[in-house]
Amino acid sequence: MSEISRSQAHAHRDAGTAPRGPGGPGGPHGAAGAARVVAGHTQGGHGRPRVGGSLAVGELVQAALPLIADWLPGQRWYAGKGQAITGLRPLTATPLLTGDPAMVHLLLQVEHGGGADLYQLLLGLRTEPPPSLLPEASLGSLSHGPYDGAALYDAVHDPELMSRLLGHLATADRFGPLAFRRTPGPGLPSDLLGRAGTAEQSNTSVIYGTSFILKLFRRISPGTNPDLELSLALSRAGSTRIPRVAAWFESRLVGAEPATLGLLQRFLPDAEDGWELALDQVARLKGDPSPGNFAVEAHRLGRATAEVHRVLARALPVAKLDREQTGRLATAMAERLDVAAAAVPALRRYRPALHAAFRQLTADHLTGLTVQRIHGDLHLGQAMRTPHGWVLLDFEGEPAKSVAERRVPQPALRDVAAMLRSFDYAAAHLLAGAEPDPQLAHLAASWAARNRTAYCAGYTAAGGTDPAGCPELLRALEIDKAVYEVVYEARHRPGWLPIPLTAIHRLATAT
Ligand SMILES: Nc1ncnc2c1ncn2[C@@H]1O[C@H](COP(=O)(O)OP(=O)(O)O)[C@@H](O)[C@H]1O
Ligand SMILES: O=P(O)(O)O[C@H]1O[C@H](CO)[C@@H](O[C@H]2O[C@H](CO)[C@@H](O)[C@H](O)[C@H]2O)[C@H](O)[C@H]1O
Repeated sequence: MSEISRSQAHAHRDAGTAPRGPGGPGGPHGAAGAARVVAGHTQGGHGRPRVGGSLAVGELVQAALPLIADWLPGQRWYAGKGQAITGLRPLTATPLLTGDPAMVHLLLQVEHGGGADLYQLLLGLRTEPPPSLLPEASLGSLSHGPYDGAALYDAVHDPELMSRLLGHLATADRFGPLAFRRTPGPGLPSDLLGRAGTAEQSNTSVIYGTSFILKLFRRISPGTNPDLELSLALSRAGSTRIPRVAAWFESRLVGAEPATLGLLQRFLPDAEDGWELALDQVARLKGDPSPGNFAVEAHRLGRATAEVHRVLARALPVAKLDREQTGRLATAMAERLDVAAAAVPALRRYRPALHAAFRQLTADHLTGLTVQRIHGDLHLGQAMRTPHGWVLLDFEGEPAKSVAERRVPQPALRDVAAMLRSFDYAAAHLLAGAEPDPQLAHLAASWAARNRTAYCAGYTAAGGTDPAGCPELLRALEIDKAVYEVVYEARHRPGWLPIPLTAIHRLATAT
Protein backbone atom coordinates (compact mmCIF):
# COMPACT_ATOMS: atom_id res chain seq x y z
CA MET A 1 0.00 0.00 0.00
CA SER A 2 1.39 3.43 -0.85
CA GLU A 3 1.95 5.88 1.97
CA ILE A 4 -0.89 8.07 0.77
CA SER A 5 -3.36 5.24 0.46
CA ARG A 6 -2.28 4.09 3.90
CA SER A 7 -3.02 7.49 5.40
CA GLN A 8 -6.38 7.67 3.63
CA ALA A 9 -7.32 4.24 4.89
CA HIS A 10 -6.38 5.29 8.41
CA ALA A 11 -8.25 8.54 8.23
CA HIS A 12 -11.45 6.79 7.24
CA ARG A 13 -11.00 4.01 9.74
CA ASP A 14 -10.51 6.65 12.41
CA ALA A 15 -13.74 8.29 11.28
CA GLY A 16 -15.42 5.23 12.78
CA THR A 17 -17.60 4.44 9.77
CA ALA A 18 -16.40 0.92 9.15
CA PRO A 19 -19.19 -1.38 8.11
CA ARG A 20 -18.03 -5.01 7.80
CA GLY A 21 -17.74 -6.44 4.30
CA PRO A 22 -19.94 -9.41 3.54
CA GLY A 23 -16.82 -11.57 3.65
CA GLY A 24 -16.40 -10.55 7.30
CA PRO A 25 -13.01 -9.60 8.75
CA GLY A 26 -10.24 -10.98 6.58
CA GLY A 27 -12.61 -11.53 3.62
CA PRO A 28 -11.71 -9.90 0.31
CA HIS A 29 -14.59 -7.45 0.19
CA GLY A 30 -13.52 -4.72 2.52
CA ALA A 31 -12.19 -6.53 5.55
CA ALA A 32 -12.17 -3.18 7.24
CA GLY A 33 -14.51 -1.82 4.53
CA ALA A 34 -14.51 1.81 5.59
CA ALA A 35 -17.23 3.38 3.43
CA ARG A 36 -17.41 7.10 4.05
CA VAL A 37 -21.05 7.64 3.22
CA VAL A 38 -21.31 11.17 2.02
CA ALA A 39 -25.08 11.43 1.71
CA GLY A 40 -28.15 9.22 1.77
CA HIS A 41 -29.70 7.21 4.55
CA THR A 42 -30.62 3.64 5.36
CA GLN A 43 -33.87 2.38 4.01
CA GLY A 44 -33.86 -1.15 5.42
CA GLY A 45 -36.23 -3.84 4.25
CA HIS A 46 -35.71 -6.80 1.90
CA GLY A 47 -37.46 -8.55 -0.94
CA ARG A 48 -38.49 -6.68 -4.09
CA PRO A 49 -35.86 -4.26 -5.34
CA ARG A 50 -36.72 -0.76 -4.20
CA VAL A 51 -34.68 1.57 -6.32
CA GLY A 52 -36.01 5.09 -6.04
CA GLY A 53 -36.41 7.75 -3.40
CA SER A 54 -33.38 8.49 -1.25
CA LEU A 55 -30.43 6.12 -1.40
CA ALA A 56 -29.12 3.87 1.38
CA VAL A 57 -25.61 4.32 0.05
CA GLY A 58 -23.77 2.39 2.77
CA GLU A 59 -25.93 -0.72 2.32
CA LEU A 60 -25.79 -0.40 -1.45
CA VAL A 61 -21.99 -0.25 -1.48
CA GLN A 62 -21.65 -3.19 0.91
CA ALA A 63 -23.99 -5.29 -1.22
CA ALA A 64 -22.09 -4.22 -4.36
CA LEU A 65 -18.59 -5.15 -3.14
CA PRO A 66 -18.74 -8.88 -3.97
CA LEU A 67 -19.99 -8.05 -7.48
CA ILE A 68 -17.24 -5.44 -7.89
CA ALA A 69 -14.60 -7.95 -6.75
CA ASP A 70 -15.66 -10.33 -9.54
CA TRP A 71 -16.02 -7.71 -12.25
CA LEU A 72 -12.99 -5.47 -11.65
CA PRO A 73 -10.16 -7.83 -12.70
CA GLY A 74 -11.76 -8.25 -16.15
CA GLN A 75 -11.62 -4.52 -16.95
CA ARG A 76 -8.97 -3.39 -19.43
CA TRP A 77 -7.98 -0.46 -17.21
CA TYR A 78 -7.53 -2.60 -14.10
CA ALA A 79 -3.81 -2.52 -13.31
CA GLY A 80 -3.52 -5.34 -10.77
CA LYS A 81 -4.05 -8.20 -13.24
CA GLY A 82 -2.76 -11.56 -12.07
CA GLN A 83 -2.66 -10.45 -8.41
CA ALA A 84 -5.40 -11.70 -6.12
CA ILE A 85 -7.50 -8.96 -4.53
CA THR A 86 -7.03 -9.10 -0.77
CA GLY A 87 -9.33 -6.24 0.21
CA LEU A 88 -11.75 -3.67 -1.17
CA ARG A 89 -12.00 -0.51 0.87
CA PRO A 90 -14.52 2.10 -0.25
CA LEU A 91 -13.09 5.53 0.58
CA THR A 92 -15.96 7.74 -0.57
CA ALA A 93 -19.41 6.86 -1.92
CA THR A 94 -21.29 9.85 -3.29
CA PRO A 95 -24.80 9.66 -4.72
CA LEU A 96 -24.99 11.67 -7.93
CA LEU A 97 -28.55 10.74 -8.78
CA THR A 98 -31.27 9.25 -6.65
CA GLY A 99 -34.42 7.59 -7.94
CA ASP A 100 -34.67 4.84 -10.54
CA PRO A 101 -32.12 4.90 -12.13
CA ALA A 102 -29.66 5.91 -9.43
CA MET A 103 -25.96 6.66 -9.76
CA VAL A 104 -23.26 6.48 -7.10
CA HIS A 105 -19.71 7.71 -7.47
CA LEU A 106 -17.26 5.42 -5.69
CA LEU A 107 -13.58 5.82 -4.86
CA LEU A 108 -12.42 2.35 -4.02
CA GLN A 109 -9.09 1.27 -2.64
CA VAL A 110 -8.17 -2.13 -4.03
CA GLU A 111 -5.62 -4.07 -2.03
CA HIS A 112 -3.62 -6.85 -3.62
CA GLY A 113 -0.35 -8.73 -3.18
CA GLY A 114 1.66 -5.88 -4.69
CA GLY A 115 0.13 -3.06 -2.57
CA ALA A 116 -3.00 -1.01 -3.12
CA ASP A 117 -4.45 1.19 -5.84
CA LEU A 118 -7.29 3.65 -5.84
CA TYR A 119 -9.97 3.34 -8.54
CA GLN A 120 -12.89 5.47 -9.64
CA LEU A 121 -16.18 3.67 -10.36
CA LEU A 122 -19.55 5.05 -11.35
CA LEU A 123 -22.22 2.60 -10.33
CA GLY A 124 -25.61 2.59 -12.02
CA LEU A 125 -28.58 1.03 -10.26
CA ARG A 126 -31.98 0.28 -11.75
CA THR A 127 -34.88 -2.00 -10.99
CA GLU A 128 -34.50 -3.32 -14.55
CA PRO A 129 -31.16 -3.18 -16.41
CA PRO A 130 -31.10 -0.45 -19.08
CA PRO A 131 -32.04 -1.67 -22.54
CA SER A 132 -29.09 -2.90 -24.65
CA LEU A 133 -26.59 -2.85 -21.77
CA LEU A 134 -23.38 -4.52 -22.94
CA PRO A 135 -22.72 -7.75 -21.03
CA GLU A 136 -19.29 -6.50 -19.93
CA ALA A 137 -20.91 -3.43 -18.35
CA SER A 138 -23.13 -5.48 -16.06
CA LEU A 139 -21.91 -6.23 -12.55
CA GLY A 140 -24.95 -8.44 -11.88
CA SER A 141 -27.98 -8.35 -9.61
CA LEU A 142 -27.64 -7.39 -5.98
CA SER A 143 -28.39 -10.35 -3.80
CA HIS A 144 -29.01 -8.81 -0.40
CA GLY A 145 -29.73 -5.49 1.30
CA PRO A 146 -32.49 -3.04 0.51
CA TYR A 147 -31.88 -3.29 -3.24
CA ASP A 148 -31.98 -7.09 -3.39
CA GLY A 149 -32.57 -8.07 -7.04
CA ALA A 150 -31.77 -4.66 -8.57
CA ALA A 151 -29.39 -4.43 -11.54
CA LEU A 152 -25.96 -3.00 -10.82
CA TYR A 153 -23.82 -1.83 -13.73
CA ASP A 154 -21.01 0.41 -14.91
CA ALA A 155 -22.83 3.72 -15.32
CA VAL A 156 -20.51 4.90 -18.12
CA HIS A 157 -22.51 2.58 -20.39
CA ASP A 158 -25.81 4.28 -19.57
CA PRO A 159 -26.28 7.29 -21.91
CA GLU A 160 -28.90 8.80 -19.63
CA LEU A 161 -26.68 8.67 -16.54
CA MET A 162 -23.75 10.08 -18.52
CA SER A 163 -26.03 12.94 -19.55
CA ARG A 164 -26.59 13.64 -15.84
CA LEU A 165 -22.84 13.70 -15.30
CA LEU A 166 -22.46 16.26 -18.08
CA GLY A 167 -25.19 18.27 -16.39
CA HIS A 168 -23.12 18.39 -13.18
CA LEU A 169 -20.12 19.64 -15.17
CA ALA A 170 -22.31 22.22 -16.93
CA THR A 171 -23.56 23.68 -13.67
CA ALA A 172 -20.23 23.29 -11.81
CA ASP A 173 -21.98 21.41 -9.00
CA ARG A 174 -20.53 20.15 -5.73
CA PHE A 175 -21.48 16.86 -4.10
CA GLY A 176 -19.77 15.97 -0.84
CA PRO A 177 -16.06 15.61 -1.71
CA LEU A 178 -16.69 15.99 -5.46
CA ALA A 179 -16.27 19.37 -7.15
CA PHE A 180 -17.20 19.92 -10.82
CA ARG A 181 -15.42 22.85 -12.48
CA ARG A 182 -15.74 24.68 -15.78
CA THR A 183 -13.37 26.80 -17.80
CA PRO A 184 -14.66 30.27 -18.74
CA GLY A 185 -16.39 30.41 -22.10
CA PRO A 186 -19.63 29.40 -23.69
CA GLY A 187 -22.01 27.36 -21.54
CA LEU A 188 -22.09 23.59 -21.80
CA PRO A 189 -25.15 21.73 -22.99
CA SER A 190 -26.58 19.52 -20.28
CA ASP A 191 -28.95 17.49 -22.42
CA LEU A 192 -26.55 15.45 -24.56
CA LEU A 193 -26.56 11.69 -24.15
CA GLY A 194 -23.13 10.15 -23.59
CA ARG A 195 -21.87 6.95 -25.20
CA ALA A 196 -18.82 5.08 -23.92
CA GLY A 197 -15.93 5.23 -26.40
CA THR A 198 -14.68 2.05 -28.03
CA ALA A 199 -10.97 2.93 -28.36
CA GLU A 200 -8.44 0.68 -26.61
CA GLN A 201 -7.43 2.94 -23.77
CA SER A 202 -6.08 3.06 -20.23
CA ASN A 203 -9.10 5.02 -18.91
CA THR A 204 -12.72 5.29 -20.04
CA SER A 205 -14.00 8.01 -22.35
CA VAL A 206 -17.59 9.10 -22.85
CA ILE A 207 -18.49 10.89 -26.07
CA TYR A 208 -21.30 13.45 -26.21
CA GLY A 209 -22.62 13.70 -29.77
CA THR A 210 -19.95 15.32 -31.88
CA SER A 211 -19.24 18.01 -29.29
CA PHE A 212 -17.40 16.76 -26.21
CA ILE A 213 -15.41 13.85 -24.85
CA LEU A 214 -15.11 13.16 -21.12
CA LYS A 215 -12.14 11.11 -19.99
CA LEU A 216 -12.86 9.39 -16.68
CA PHE A 217 -9.56 8.49 -15.07
CA ARG A 218 -9.78 5.00 -13.64
CA ARG A 219 -6.67 4.55 -11.49
CA ILE A 220 -6.57 7.64 -9.33
CA SER A 221 -3.55 9.35 -7.79
CA PRO A 222 -3.65 12.30 -5.42
CA GLY A 223 -3.00 15.67 -7.02
CA THR A 224 -3.74 17.28 -10.34
CA ASN A 225 -3.45 14.80 -13.18
CA PRO A 226 -0.77 16.01 -15.65
CA ASP A 227 -3.29 15.58 -18.47
CA LEU A 228 -5.48 18.27 -16.89
CA GLU A 229 -2.54 20.42 -15.80
CA LEU A 230 -0.88 20.55 -19.22
CA SER A 231 -4.09 20.61 -21.28
CA LEU A 232 -5.34 23.54 -19.18
CA ALA A 233 -2.05 25.39 -19.58
CA LEU A 234 -2.19 24.89 -23.36
CA SER A 235 -5.91 25.75 -23.53
CA ARG A 236 -5.43 28.93 -21.52
CA ALA A 237 -2.59 29.96 -23.82
CA GLY A 238 -4.99 29.55 -26.76
CA SER A 239 -3.12 26.62 -28.32
CA THR A 240 -5.04 24.90 -31.10
CA ARG A 241 -2.73 21.87 -30.89
CA ILE A 242 -4.91 20.22 -28.25
CA PRO A 243 -8.69 19.82 -27.90
CA ARG A 244 -9.87 22.76 -25.78
CA VAL A 245 -10.59 21.95 -22.12
CA ALA A 246 -14.22 22.69 -21.22
CA ALA A 247 -14.54 21.29 -17.68
CA TRP A 248 -13.16 18.79 -15.18
CA PHE A 249 -14.02 17.29 -11.82
CA GLU A 250 -12.03 16.28 -8.79
CA SER A 251 -12.36 14.84 -5.30
CA ARG A 252 -11.00 15.89 -1.95
CA LEU A 253 -8.92 13.10 -0.44
CA VAL A 254 -8.27 12.89 3.27
CA GLY A 255 -4.63 13.70 4.02
CA ALA A 256 -3.73 14.30 0.40
CA GLU A 257 -4.15 16.81 -2.42
CA PRO A 258 -7.47 16.72 -4.31
CA ALA A 259 -7.36 14.19 -7.13
CA THR A 260 -8.44 14.82 -10.73
CA LEU A 261 -11.20 12.38 -11.71
CA GLY A 262 -12.40 13.49 -15.13
CA LEU A 263 -11.52 15.85 -18.00
CA LEU A 264 -14.04 17.19 -20.55
CA GLN A 265 -12.59 18.40 -23.86
CA ARG A 266 -13.91 19.36 -27.26
CA PHE A 267 -14.44 16.26 -29.40
CA LEU A 268 -12.61 16.23 -32.74
CA PRO A 269 -15.24 14.71 -35.04
CA ASP A 270 -13.17 14.74 -38.24
CA ALA A 271 -9.89 13.55 -36.78
CA GLU A 272 -7.86 10.58 -37.96
CA ASP A 273 -5.61 8.64 -35.62
CA GLY A 274 -1.90 9.09 -36.47
CA TRP A 275 -1.04 5.44 -35.78
CA GLU A 276 -3.80 4.19 -38.11
CA LEU A 277 -2.70 6.63 -40.81
CA ALA A 278 0.92 5.52 -40.48
CA LEU A 279 0.00 1.81 -40.59
CA ASP A 280 -2.06 2.42 -43.70
CA GLN A 281 0.93 4.08 -45.38
CA VAL A 282 3.35 1.38 -44.28
CA ALA A 283 1.04 -1.38 -45.56
CA ARG A 284 1.28 0.13 -49.04
CA LEU A 285 4.97 -0.76 -49.11
CA LYS A 286 3.76 -4.28 -49.91
CA GLY A 287 3.39 -3.63 -53.61
CA ASP A 288 1.38 -0.41 -54.01
CA PRO A 289 3.00 1.31 -57.01
CA SER A 290 2.11 4.74 -55.59
CA PRO A 291 2.73 4.63 -51.85
CA GLY A 292 1.63 7.92 -50.26
CA ASN A 293 4.13 10.39 -48.90
CA PHE A 294 3.69 10.28 -45.14
CA ALA A 295 6.87 12.31 -44.70
CA VAL A 296 4.87 15.48 -45.39
CA GLU A 297 2.65 14.60 -42.44
CA ALA A 298 5.64 13.61 -40.31
CA HIS A 299 7.15 17.05 -40.98
CA ARG A 300 3.89 18.76 -39.93
CA LEU A 301 3.73 16.60 -36.83
CA GLY A 302 7.26 17.69 -35.94
CA ARG A 303 6.14 21.32 -36.25
CA ALA A 304 3.10 20.67 -34.06
CA THR A 305 5.30 19.07 -31.39
CA ALA A 306 7.65 22.06 -31.35
CA GLU A 307 4.70 24.46 -31.05
CA VAL A 308 3.33 22.56 -28.06
CA HIS A 309 6.77 22.57 -26.43
CA ARG A 310 7.09 26.32 -26.96
CA VAL A 311 3.75 27.03 -25.28
CA LEU A 312 4.51 24.70 -22.38
CA ALA A 313 7.90 26.34 -21.87
CA ARG A 314 6.21 29.74 -21.61
CA ALA A 315 3.41 28.60 -19.33
CA LEU A 316 5.22 26.29 -16.91
CA PRO A 317 8.61 26.14 -15.21
CA VAL A 318 11.80 25.69 -17.21
CA ALA A 319 15.24 25.00 -15.73
CA LYS A 320 18.83 24.40 -16.74
CA LEU A 321 20.47 21.28 -15.35
CA ASP A 322 23.92 21.55 -13.78
CA ARG A 323 26.44 18.71 -14.06
CA GLU A 324 25.14 16.97 -10.95
CA GLN A 325 21.53 17.12 -12.12
CA THR A 326 22.45 15.79 -15.56
CA GLY A 327 24.25 12.99 -13.75
CA ARG A 328 21.04 12.21 -11.87
CA LEU A 329 19.13 12.09 -15.17
CA ALA A 330 21.63 9.53 -16.47
CA THR A 331 21.50 7.56 -13.21
CA ALA A 332 17.71 7.38 -13.35
CA MET A 333 17.91 5.93 -16.86
CA ALA A 334 20.52 3.40 -15.73
CA GLU A 335 18.35 2.37 -12.80
CA ARG A 336 15.30 1.91 -15.01
CA LEU A 337 17.42 -0.26 -17.29
CA ASP A 338 18.52 -2.45 -14.39
CA VAL A 339 14.96 -2.89 -13.14
CA ALA A 340 13.81 -3.73 -16.68
CA ALA A 341 16.65 -6.21 -17.22
CA ALA A 342 15.74 -7.98 -13.99
CA ALA A 343 12.20 -8.43 -15.33
CA VAL A 344 13.02 -9.19 -18.99
CA PRO A 345 16.13 -11.40 -19.33
CA ALA A 346 16.51 -10.70 -23.07
CA LEU A 347 17.71 -7.19 -22.16
CA ARG A 348 20.63 -8.34 -20.03
CA ARG A 349 23.24 -8.85 -22.75
CA TYR A 350 22.86 -5.22 -23.82
CA ARG A 351 23.33 -3.72 -20.39
CA PRO A 352 27.04 -2.79 -20.69
CA ALA A 353 26.56 -0.97 -24.02
CA LEU A 354 23.41 0.78 -22.83
CA HIS A 355 25.00 1.87 -19.56
CA ALA A 356 27.89 3.32 -21.57
CA ALA A 357 25.39 5.31 -23.68
CA PHE A 358 23.83 6.77 -20.52
CA ARG A 359 27.26 7.68 -19.11
CA GLN A 360 27.91 9.78 -22.23
CA LEU A 361 25.22 12.15 -21.00
CA THR A 362 27.62 13.47 -18.39
CA ALA A 363 29.99 14.76 -21.09
CA ASP A 364 31.02 18.40 -20.57
CA HIS A 365 29.13 19.81 -23.54
CA LEU A 366 25.82 18.49 -22.19
CA THR A 367 25.86 20.54 -18.99
CA GLY A 368 23.35 23.35 -19.04
CA LEU A 369 20.71 21.11 -20.57
CA THR A 370 17.30 22.84 -20.60
CA VAL A 371 14.35 20.97 -19.13
CA GLN A 372 10.63 21.78 -19.20
CA ARG A 373 7.22 20.11 -18.92
CA ILE A 374 6.56 17.82 -21.87
CA HIS A 375 3.93 15.39 -23.13
CA GLY A 376 5.76 12.46 -21.59
CA ASP A 377 4.36 9.53 -23.62
CA LEU A 378 4.17 10.83 -27.15
CA HIS A 379 3.47 8.37 -29.95
CA LEU A 380 1.55 8.27 -33.20
CA GLY A 381 -1.58 7.03 -31.40
CA GLN A 382 -1.60 10.25 -29.35
CA ALA A 383 -1.66 12.44 -32.44
CA MET A 384 -4.83 13.10 -34.43
CA ARG A 385 -4.79 14.64 -37.89
CA THR A 386 -7.64 17.11 -38.27
CA PRO A 387 -8.60 19.34 -41.19
CA HIS A 388 -6.75 22.12 -39.30
CA GLY A 389 -3.55 20.19 -38.66
CA TRP A 390 -2.18 17.79 -36.04
CA VAL A 391 -3.59 17.83 -32.53
CA LEU A 392 -1.91 16.04 -29.59
CA LEU A 393 -3.83 14.09 -26.95
CA ASP A 394 -3.35 12.52 -23.56
CA PHE A 395 -0.71 14.47 -21.63
CA GLU A 396 -0.82 12.00 -18.73
CA GLY A 397 2.74 10.73 -19.26
CA GLU A 398 3.86 7.12 -18.98
CA PRO A 399 1.28 5.23 -16.90
CA ALA A 400 3.97 3.16 -15.19
CA LYS A 401 5.58 6.24 -13.58
CA SER A 402 4.28 7.93 -10.45
CA VAL A 403 2.55 11.28 -10.92
CA ALA A 404 5.42 12.99 -9.09
CA GLU A 405 7.93 11.54 -11.58
CA ARG A 406 5.75 12.51 -14.52
CA ARG A 407 5.66 16.12 -13.37
CA VAL A 408 9.44 16.55 -13.28
CA PRO A 409 10.65 18.83 -16.12
CA GLN A 410 12.47 16.88 -18.83
CA PRO A 411 14.52 17.61 -21.94
CA ALA A 412 11.96 18.41 -24.66
CA LEU A 413 13.81 15.95 -26.89
CA ARG A 414 12.34 13.15 -24.74
CA ASP A 415 9.07 13.61 -26.66
CA VAL A 416 10.94 13.74 -29.96
CA ALA A 417 12.76 10.50 -29.14
CA ALA A 418 9.44 8.88 -28.19
CA MET A 419 7.85 9.85 -31.50
CA LEU A 420 10.90 8.57 -33.39
CA ARG A 421 10.34 5.22 -31.67
CA SER A 422 6.76 5.29 -32.92
CA PHE A 423 7.85 5.56 -36.58
CA ASP A 424 10.08 2.59 -35.90
CA TYR A 425 7.11 0.68 -34.42
CA ALA A 426 4.91 1.40 -37.43
CA ALA A 427 7.58 0.08 -39.81
CA ALA A 428 8.33 -2.97 -37.63
CA HIS A 429 4.62 -3.75 -37.42
CA LEU A 430 4.65 -4.49 -41.16
CA LEU A 431 7.23 -7.24 -40.72
CA ALA A 432 5.91 -8.73 -37.49
CA GLY A 433 4.78 -12.34 -37.69
CA ALA A 434 5.63 -12.66 -41.44
CA GLU A 435 8.24 -14.81 -43.17
CA PRO A 436 11.59 -12.91 -43.35
CA ASP A 437 11.61 -10.78 -46.51
CA PRO A 438 14.86 -8.78 -46.86
CA GLN A 439 13.46 -6.52 -49.57
CA LEU A 440 10.40 -5.59 -47.51
CA ALA A 441 12.59 -5.15 -44.44
CA HIS A 442 14.73 -2.70 -46.41
CA LEU A 443 11.65 -0.76 -47.57
CA ALA A 444 10.27 -0.63 -44.03
CA ALA A 445 13.61 0.57 -42.61
CA SER A 446 13.78 3.30 -45.30
CA TRP A 447 10.19 4.34 -44.52
CA ALA A 448 11.04 4.72 -40.83
CA ALA A 449 14.26 6.62 -41.57
CA ARG A 450 12.53 8.97 -44.02
CA ASN A 451 9.75 9.82 -41.58
CA ARG A 452 12.07 10.16 -38.61
CA THR A 453 14.17 12.64 -40.61
CA ALA A 454 11.09 14.57 -41.75
CA TYR A 455 9.70 14.74 -38.21
CA CYS A 456 13.00 16.09 -36.83
CA ALA A 457 13.21 18.62 -39.69
CA GLY A 458 9.67 19.86 -38.92
CA TYR A 459 10.50 20.07 -35.23
CA THR A 460 13.61 22.15 -35.94
CA ALA A 461 11.88 24.33 -38.54
CA ALA A 462 9.28 25.35 -35.93
CA GLY A 463 11.95 26.44 -33.47
CA GLY A 464 12.58 23.20 -31.54
CA THR A 465 16.13 22.15 -30.59
CA ASP A 466 17.71 20.40 -33.59
CA PRO A 467 17.84 16.72 -32.57
CA ALA A 468 20.79 16.18 -34.93
CA GLY A 469 22.79 18.62 -32.79
CA CYS A 470 22.51 16.40 -29.68
CA PRO A 471 23.17 12.81 -30.84
CA GLU A 472 24.22 11.48 -27.42
CA LEU A 473 21.14 12.88 -25.71
CA LEU A 474 18.80 11.65 -28.42
CA ARG A 475 20.33 8.17 -28.34
CA ALA A 476 20.08 7.96 -24.54
CA LEU A 477 16.46 9.11 -24.64
CA GLU A 478 15.57 6.62 -27.36
CA ILE A 479 17.20 3.84 -25.37
CA ASP A 480 15.33 4.88 -22.24
CA LYS A 481 12.04 4.80 -24.16
CA ALA A 482 12.82 1.45 -25.81
CA VAL A 483 13.64 -0.01 -22.37
CA TYR A 484 10.24 1.20 -21.13
CA GLU A 485 8.62 -0.37 -24.19
CA VAL A 486 10.35 -3.70 -23.57
CA VAL A 487 8.72 -3.85 -20.13
CA TYR A 488 5.38 -2.57 -21.47
CA GLU A 489 5.26 -5.19 -24.25
CA ALA A 490 6.47 -8.03 -22.00
CA ARG A 491 3.59 -7.18 -19.66
CA HIS A 492 0.80 -6.31 -22.07
CA ARG A 493 1.58 -7.59 -25.58
CA PRO A 494 4.30 -10.26 -25.47
CA GLY A 495 3.89 -10.85 -29.22
CA TRP A 496 5.15 -7.30 -29.82
CA LEU A 497 8.24 -7.64 -27.62
CA PRO A 498 10.58 -8.19 -30.60
CA ILE A 499 9.81 -4.64 -31.82
CA PRO A 500 11.51 -2.74 -28.98
CA LEU A 501 14.10 -5.51 -28.53
CA THR A 502 15.21 -5.10 -32.14
CA ALA A 503 15.53 -1.38 -31.49
CA ILE A 504 17.57 -2.04 -28.35
CA HIS A 505 19.91 -4.22 -30.41
CA ARG A 506 20.32 -1.43 -32.97
CA LEU A 507 20.81 1.30 -30.36
CA ALA A 508 23.27 -0.79 -28.35
CA THR A 509 25.43 -1.51 -31.37
CA ALA A 510 25.29 2.03 -32.84
CA THR A 511 28.27 4.19 -31.91
N1 LIG B 1 -10.78 15.19 -28.23
C1 LIG B 1 -10.90 14.03 -28.88
N2 LIG B 1 -11.57 13.94 -30.05
C2 LIG B 1 -11.70 12.76 -30.70
N3 LIG B 1 -11.22 11.60 -30.24
C3 LIG B 1 -10.54 11.61 -29.09
C4 LIG B 1 -10.34 12.82 -28.34
N4 LIG B 1 -9.66 12.52 -27.22
C5 LIG B 1 -9.43 11.20 -27.26
N5 LIG B 1 -9.95 10.65 -28.38
C6 LIG B 1 -9.92 9.22 -28.77
O1 LIG B 1 -9.89 8.44 -27.59
C7 LIG B 1 -8.70 7.63 -27.54
C8 LIG B 1 -8.22 7.49 -26.12
O2 LIG B 1 -7.88 8.78 -25.59
P1 LIG B 1 -6.67 8.97 -24.59
O3 LIG B 1 -6.69 10.37 -24.10
O4 LIG B 1 -5.38 8.51 -25.23
O5 LIG B 1 -7.11 7.97 -23.43
P2 LIG B 1 -6.28 7.03 -22.45
O6 LIG B 1 -5.44 7.92 -21.58
O7 LIG B 1 -7.34 6.33 -21.67
O8 LIG B 1 -5.45 6.06 -23.27
C9 LIG B 1 -7.72 8.36 -28.48
O9 LIG B 1 -6.77 7.47 -29.02
C10 LIG B 1 -8.65 8.89 -29.54
O10 LIG B 1 -8.97 7.89 -30.48
O1 LIG C 1 -1.51 5.18 -25.14
P1 LIG C 1 -1.08 4.93 -23.74
O2 LIG C 1 -0.98 6.15 -22.91
O3 LIG C 1 -1.90 3.87 -23.05
O4 LIG C 1 0.45 4.40 -23.90
C1 LIG C 1 0.85 3.06 -23.67
O5 LIG C 1 0.40 2.24 -24.72
C2 LIG C 1 1.00 2.48 -26.01
C3 LIG C 1 0.43 1.44 -26.98
O6 LIG C 1 -0.91 1.66 -27.16
C4 LIG C 1 2.51 2.35 -25.94
O7 LIG C 1 3.07 2.73 -27.19
C5 LIG C 1 3.92 1.79 -27.86
O8 LIG C 1 3.16 1.16 -28.90
C6 LIG C 1 2.71 2.07 -29.92
C7 LIG C 1 2.00 1.22 -30.97
O9 LIG C 1 0.89 0.61 -30.42
C8 LIG C 1 3.89 2.81 -30.55
O10 LIG C 1 3.41 3.75 -31.51
C9 LIG C 1 4.66 3.54 -29.47
O11 LIG C 1 5.80 4.18 -30.04
C10 LIG C 1 5.10 2.56 -28.41
O12 LIG C 1 5.77 3.22 -27.34
C11 LIG C 1 3.04 3.31 -24.89
O13 LIG C 1 4.45 3.15 -24.79
C12 LIG C 1 2.37 2.99 -23.55
O14 LIG C 1 2.80 3.90 -22.57
